[in-house]
Amino acid sequence: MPLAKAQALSPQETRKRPLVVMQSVSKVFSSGTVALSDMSLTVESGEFVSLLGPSGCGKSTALRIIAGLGDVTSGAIDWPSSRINARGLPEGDIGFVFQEPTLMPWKNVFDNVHLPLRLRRVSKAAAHGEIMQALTTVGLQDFAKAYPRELSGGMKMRVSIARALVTKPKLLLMDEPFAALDEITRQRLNDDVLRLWKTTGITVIFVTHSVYESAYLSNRIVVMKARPGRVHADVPLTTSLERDEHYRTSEEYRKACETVSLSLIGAINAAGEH
Ligand SMILES: Nc1ncnc2c1ncn2[C@@H]1O[C@H](COP(=O)(O)OP(=O)(O)OP(=O)(O)O)[C@@H](O)[C@H]1O
Repeated sequence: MPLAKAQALSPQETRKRPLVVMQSVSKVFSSGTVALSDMSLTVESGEFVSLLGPSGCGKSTALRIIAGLGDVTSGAIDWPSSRINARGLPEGDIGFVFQEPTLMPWKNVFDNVHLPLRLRRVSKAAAHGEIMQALTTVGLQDFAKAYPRELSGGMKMRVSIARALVTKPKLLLMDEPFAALDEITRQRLNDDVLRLWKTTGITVIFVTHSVYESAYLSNRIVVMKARPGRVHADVPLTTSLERDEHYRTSEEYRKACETVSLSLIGAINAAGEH
């Protein structure tokens, strides 16, 4: 399958360039809830970063702010290596996958994936190649004409991922995308996302509650603590092993899970401390 130009660099080639920088970001909602306090985070091109933390620690808020779906109360988001559009966002550079697939039930798979391009006034005919490429990436090239009601939960989530990829973003933001799926489907989709990351060089920021999922997927885990939300620990996870079913049962993975688990316990115990 030919790779899109924006996605053609390998993770090694694209690493070590800051893609997005959160500078001392705080977010206070109108209710008075301090969702984030002084959160700083630099994500480099080609990284797979998980945001892990207890419920309410501000993971989704951080992700939405990076996506431009919410503003900051103080601090800033910088995109050092991207051209910025009038909305302060990198031009065409962000794909977002929500916890729910959020597909339009009255549209088939092809039309659902077309949506982001339709919003940019690209016709179906002109978008055909990109749409089929995105569907091929998630293994759904034979389901273009199917309707959401005909798909399993895992397939619907794949459509949602294809829709996020169709604009060929450099950055993929995923907000607990597999939390509602059964364990086997979740593991398969974890492997799909890893393959996508390895073959395209895309940068991924992945929100999860799961120690096991974050330790399997990420090359770096940012553990957050709550009340107010901020970074508790930044845990690099390097391994020479291929992340596959053998890795899941390896001593190295067990140790990674232990390290991350201990950090998460530390974050939970430290909630409320400044
Ligand atoms: N739109 C909103 N208005 C007011 N408060 C909000 C809003 N969105 C989130 N919050 C609050 O901000 C805090 C952080 O919420 P957020 O959803 O970012 O946390 P989270 O770590 O993603 O939680 P979870 O893991 O449960 O999804 C919580 O206290 C939440 O109640």
